[in-house]
Amino acid sequence: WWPRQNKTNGLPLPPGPRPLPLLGNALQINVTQPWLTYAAWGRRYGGIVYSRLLGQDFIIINDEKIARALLDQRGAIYSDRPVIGTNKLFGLDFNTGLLPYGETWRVHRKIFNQTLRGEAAASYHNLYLRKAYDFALNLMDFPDELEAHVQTISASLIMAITYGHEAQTRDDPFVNRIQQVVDIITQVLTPERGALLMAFPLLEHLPAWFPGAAFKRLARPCRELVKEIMERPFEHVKGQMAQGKAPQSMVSDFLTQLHGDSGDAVTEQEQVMMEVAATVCIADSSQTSSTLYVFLLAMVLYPEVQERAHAEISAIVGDDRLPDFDDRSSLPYVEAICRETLRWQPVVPLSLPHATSSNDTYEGYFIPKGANRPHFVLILGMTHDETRYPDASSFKPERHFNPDGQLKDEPIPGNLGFGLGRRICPGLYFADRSMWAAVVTVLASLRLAKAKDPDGREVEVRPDFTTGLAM
Ligand code: HEM
Repeated sequence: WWPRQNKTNGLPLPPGPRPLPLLGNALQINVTQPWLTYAAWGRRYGGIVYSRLLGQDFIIINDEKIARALLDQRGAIYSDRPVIGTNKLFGLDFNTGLLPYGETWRVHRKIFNQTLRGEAAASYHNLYLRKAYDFALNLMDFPDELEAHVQTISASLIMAITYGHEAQTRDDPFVNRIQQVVDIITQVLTPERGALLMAFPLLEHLPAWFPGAAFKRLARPCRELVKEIMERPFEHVKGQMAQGKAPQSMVSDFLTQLHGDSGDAVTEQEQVMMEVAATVCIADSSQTSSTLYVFLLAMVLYPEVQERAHAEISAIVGDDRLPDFDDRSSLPYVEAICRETLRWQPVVPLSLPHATSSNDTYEGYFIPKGANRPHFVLILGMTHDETRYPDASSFKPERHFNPDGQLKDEPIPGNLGFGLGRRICPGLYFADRSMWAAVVTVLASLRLAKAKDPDGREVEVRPDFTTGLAM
């Protein structure tokens, strides 16, 4: 159907929708929720789909088996990222998630491993709980400011862990700055704009007044904010260390290890740590807060789930104290709620785009090499696979139990919500624990319900999702 075999070693490309000249499949894509189009293509064309967008090749993987075969087992080929000019323009090219597969990325991941691996993430248990209590109190005292509370819990937690900074429980200036960057990223760096820029790199160089280039107005403020987020807290920790009063944090631990060394190597390592720390702040505040929104939405839409969780917590913990991590293994239904939250509405539904470092063949299909040939792993397609998750669009924590009533043995690193392969989310242990603390504390202390209008009638909640941090 698509006469490109001369460029594909005589092999067919994976099946997919018929493209129009020049535009490719651009007009067929739901631009506000592209994952819905990709999921529909998956149902029609199968687990691996080929499409073209403005002259760029896109491969969409909808099937877990294929995703594991390519990303897990052929990680050396499938772990690159597409190069998009806006990353540099907006000062975000340092970000671990956007780095090409290579030495700098490896150094970043090594620091992530040292500072946020399983045991390190576990050492912050008291902090997760303390922030979760603040969150529940904020929700109770100021229920109308939900958005601010969700942003505050994730940003203040990560600030404490990264820099030892105790953010104010409301309206912290630093947390606000991170949020401003995330707002710009979600507004500007969408997958569709990425495709447009890969197709027409010239757009990057046009003045901001040019039609289609207005997004560039946000580039300078974004660069300035990112520089501030990167440098100010880092320098602050160094200053505290010089005075001998720095609290324990990722950055102070790292700098302590460098103590005694000097010269260019140290400057270089400090720069890398500065970049990793800023990545952590930006990555965490968007993904963890979005996951918490999904949880809160599910609890409002499914009050019976909330009731069952209340009953489980009351039976195990009683009503005189709040749950802590020692209770975790005795609260399987709460655990199932966390898993179902990640499955029901994965907050990175397209994962982050991967790119291939060399040509490949899969089941007789040709997979082209190249940084401008992104492939999306459609997490939503995999977590909504009806053969594995019947009635996938409903929130049902029970699906995570075996018929004998035992919670299924599904370790967190295998949770599709965190991606797979070599670029799997390095914050997953931290995210898992901080999310559990917030979920269990809210369930133990609050009852979430729909708002009421002045006549006492419930206000209907209509779930609506927007595109966000994907490229
Ligand atoms: C519930 C919260 C979170 C979810 C659902 C989530 C999900 C994801 C997903 C799906 C990816 C893409 C994986 C891929 O490319 O295949 C990713 C990448 C990443 N995440 Fe997370 N994440 C969460 C929290 C965090 C936190 C707390 C941090 C930092 C502390 C973090 C840091 C990163 C980084 C740095 C990457 C890029 C990795 C790379 O390119 O090598 N994430 N995350």
